[in-house]
Amino acid sequence: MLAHHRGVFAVVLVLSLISSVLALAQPLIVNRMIDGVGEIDLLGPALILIAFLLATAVSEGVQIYLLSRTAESAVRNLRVELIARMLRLPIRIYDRLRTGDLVTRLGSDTTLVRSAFSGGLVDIVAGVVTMLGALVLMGFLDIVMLSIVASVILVAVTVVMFVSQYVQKYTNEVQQAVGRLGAGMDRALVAQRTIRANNAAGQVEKELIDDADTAFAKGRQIAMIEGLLWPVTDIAMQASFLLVLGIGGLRVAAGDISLGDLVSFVLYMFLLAMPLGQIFSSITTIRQAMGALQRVGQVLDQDTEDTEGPEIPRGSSITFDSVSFGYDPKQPVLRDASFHVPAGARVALVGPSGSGKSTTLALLERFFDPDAGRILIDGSDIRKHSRTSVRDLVGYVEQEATVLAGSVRDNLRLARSDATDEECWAALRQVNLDSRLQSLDDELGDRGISLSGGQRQRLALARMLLMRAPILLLDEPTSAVDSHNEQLILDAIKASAKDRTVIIVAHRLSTVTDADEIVVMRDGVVEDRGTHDELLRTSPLYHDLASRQLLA
Ligand SMILES: Nc1ncnc2c1ncn2[C@@H]1O[C@H](COP(=O)(O)OP(=O)(O)OP(=O)(O)O)[C@@H](O)[C@H]1O
Repeated sequence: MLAHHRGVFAVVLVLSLISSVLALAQPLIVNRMIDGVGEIDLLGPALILIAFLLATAVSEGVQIYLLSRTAESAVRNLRVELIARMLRLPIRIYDRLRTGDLVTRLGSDTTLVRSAFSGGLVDIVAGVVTMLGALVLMGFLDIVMLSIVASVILVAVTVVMFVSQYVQKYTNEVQQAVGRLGAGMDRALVAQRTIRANNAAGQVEKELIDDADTAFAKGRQIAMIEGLLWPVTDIAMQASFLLVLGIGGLRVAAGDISLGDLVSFVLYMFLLAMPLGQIFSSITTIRQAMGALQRVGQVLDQDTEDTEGPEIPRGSSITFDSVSFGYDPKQPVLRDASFHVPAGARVALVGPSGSGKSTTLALLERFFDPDAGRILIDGSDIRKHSRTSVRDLVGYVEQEATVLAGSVRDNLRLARSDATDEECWAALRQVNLDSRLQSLDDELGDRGISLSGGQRQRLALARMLLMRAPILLLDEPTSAVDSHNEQLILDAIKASAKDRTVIIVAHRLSTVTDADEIVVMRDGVVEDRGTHDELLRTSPLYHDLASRQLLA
């Protein structure tokens, strides 16, 4: 995480050596001044002392700036890595992970990591050389007093390290609860209308408050540990000073050491105590950061979706060759499915709900790969080619037409970032949405909330038309539109399908009676294939579906 900043660390190390030497020299100058009162001219040493004092302060300021800046940039890089990772996980993982929790890891967890830098690590790095130097010089001045100080500090450090490991554990638990809270709130905000309509705000609120309370309970335990650590470090510091002053006073009286030595020793203790006190008080922040870092690490450890592989040759005929697939391999959703769609054909997938139609489209997008069998585009196995290149060939409108917050233009340009305004308007015209919109800058609000369901569907279609992909996959593209717009959309699809291969999933059979071929699915199996008229004669399932819709 910090490996890229070796240059800065080298500069800081040099500065910290300089400031440490200057700081450590100060007690020696004081020592010389005290023991030399009446014997030497004090002005020279006093001026040197002031110069050293100023130089130390400036050098420390520069170190803190450099280290804090490095910390900020390290945390930024951590966030950049998280963003890249979160946007490229295999689709399967998004089905399992909760989005709100991911957002918490990016926001709240990385902020905790950042606070560890500003609240401790910087001072520790800057102070460590001074601490070591102070210890060595204290040893030279009086080994007996150093042993006493070192013993007290050792006991305090042991206690602090032992207790603080719980801070890390509890912080991880707090952040897990905060993650659950984020995920729950995210889910609740998306479903506000459903929650209101069911008068379920109280019930959802209770679940969210439970998570807030879990975070509170663990946070209270962290507060107790912080409360416990404070007296431990305080007593250790006070006791060291009192012991040094008491025993040091006796040793001065006995003539074992000079008064100057005792004053220097006490000054070195200050140099030791400042960074040490900082470490003690920031140890909880650092442990908290380590707890949060574990959660960030869990995301960074995930493998991203593999986008490597040779480009698939451009083509548009599609073959499903004995494809079997299950989201859970023990429960197959597609079983030995085979069908062929010639280039330029318009084929419909029909069948009862849950029969695997949307899954068939998802496999063509390589959101998932088959457990057995092959999917071929113009004879090339899509699994052997990069996902990016396969997706370039395929335009896809999902069942839940997705509209992102932002302008109409932003939404359309997801398909092709270089699409001109004229091209955007042409696509909107094709789906009869041009009269509804004033400008491509119209803002659509979160999840396209300012559009009706049918308008969202038409916008998603316009986006797909812009893409110029040779294969179009449409998952119930007219499920949310009125019959007037349904006809317009079907015409638009037909017009754009002239030189493209189209697979269209449809519940309303009237929209696909003129398809080149209709594939009838049941329980993941391709049960029948043929034109509308053929199937009415040969397929009992299709006949049944059609007669329910008054088509037979
Ligand atoms: N992401 C997923 N994770 C686990 N199971 C899934 C997932 N998506 C779909 N399924 C299951 O796979 C089966 C087939 O679903 P699919 O969405 O392909 O059916 P469908 O024919 O498109 O249904 P519908 O007509 O209702 O849209 C269903 O039993 C469904 O519960």
